[in-house]
Amino acid sequence: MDILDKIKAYKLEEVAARKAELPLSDIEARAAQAPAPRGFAARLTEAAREGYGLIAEVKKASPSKGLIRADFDPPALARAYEDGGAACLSVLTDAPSFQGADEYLVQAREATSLPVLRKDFLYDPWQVAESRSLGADCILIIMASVSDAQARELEDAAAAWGMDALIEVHDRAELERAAELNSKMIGINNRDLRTFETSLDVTRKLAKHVPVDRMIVAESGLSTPADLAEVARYGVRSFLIGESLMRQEDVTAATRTILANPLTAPGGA
Ligand SMILES: O=C(O)c1ccccc1NCC(=O)[C@H](O)[C@H](O)COP(=O)(O)O
Repeated sequence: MDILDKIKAYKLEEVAARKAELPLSDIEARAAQAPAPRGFAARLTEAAREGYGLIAEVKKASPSKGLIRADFDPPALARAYEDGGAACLSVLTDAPSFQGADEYLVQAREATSLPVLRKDFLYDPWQVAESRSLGADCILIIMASVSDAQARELEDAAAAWGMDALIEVHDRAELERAAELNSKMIGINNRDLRTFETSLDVTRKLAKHVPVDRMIVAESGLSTPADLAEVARYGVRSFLIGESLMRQEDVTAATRTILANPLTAPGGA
């Protein structure tokens, strides 16, 4: 059993327990009271047109790296990212593998004006309503971990709540499945979530096969302006970065540095 299977197994148990506590109608009532979605895809597209669109991740720990940042203050980190020029935030809410928490998303969003992606492992429309109840503006759908029917159900639920969905792929087969969905944002994860092997070659190989009406987000393993310039050469203008920024003492300065001097490319996003 690899890490993705393990996460899926405990996540399904976690969701079942949460649903028993709070049935769908109750979580939907909470979601209906949440502050309006901030337009995640629109904000990212606009930033990518002007330079690079950065989704900056609030990430304390990970299965591949263990503890990444001991001094972990989600609202302060969110503000630092906003001051540094990030277009959007990603906040890990999974506790067992990432030391995340739902409250971190709420706190990070309240501390900034940025749209927020809930970075978690979603299988059930109940979790989409839960994400909205926390204030999330976007959800993640990992094609390696869901069926086509589940992916469709999750993106439909997100759309019904006025949220966007980032569809994550790691190989050609997943990309072909993602292309059948409606969501406009395709995340190419450079990390193989089953082996942790990470290479920008994944984006190089897949980017050219992404339908032209989709926006590509390169995810994972990006740590220098040169990495962004390399990926920009494959036609990518938007990036999801966690670890390399989380390891910096001055997160605002590091964010500014990585976004400085974007490779100019015709066509924007
Ligand atoms: O980061 C991990 O080790 C990981 C392991 C298993 C499933 C998901 C995992 N990460 C989620 C992500 O996709 C990354 O947090 C995100 O792309 C940022 O990556 P990085 O900049 O390399 O922290």
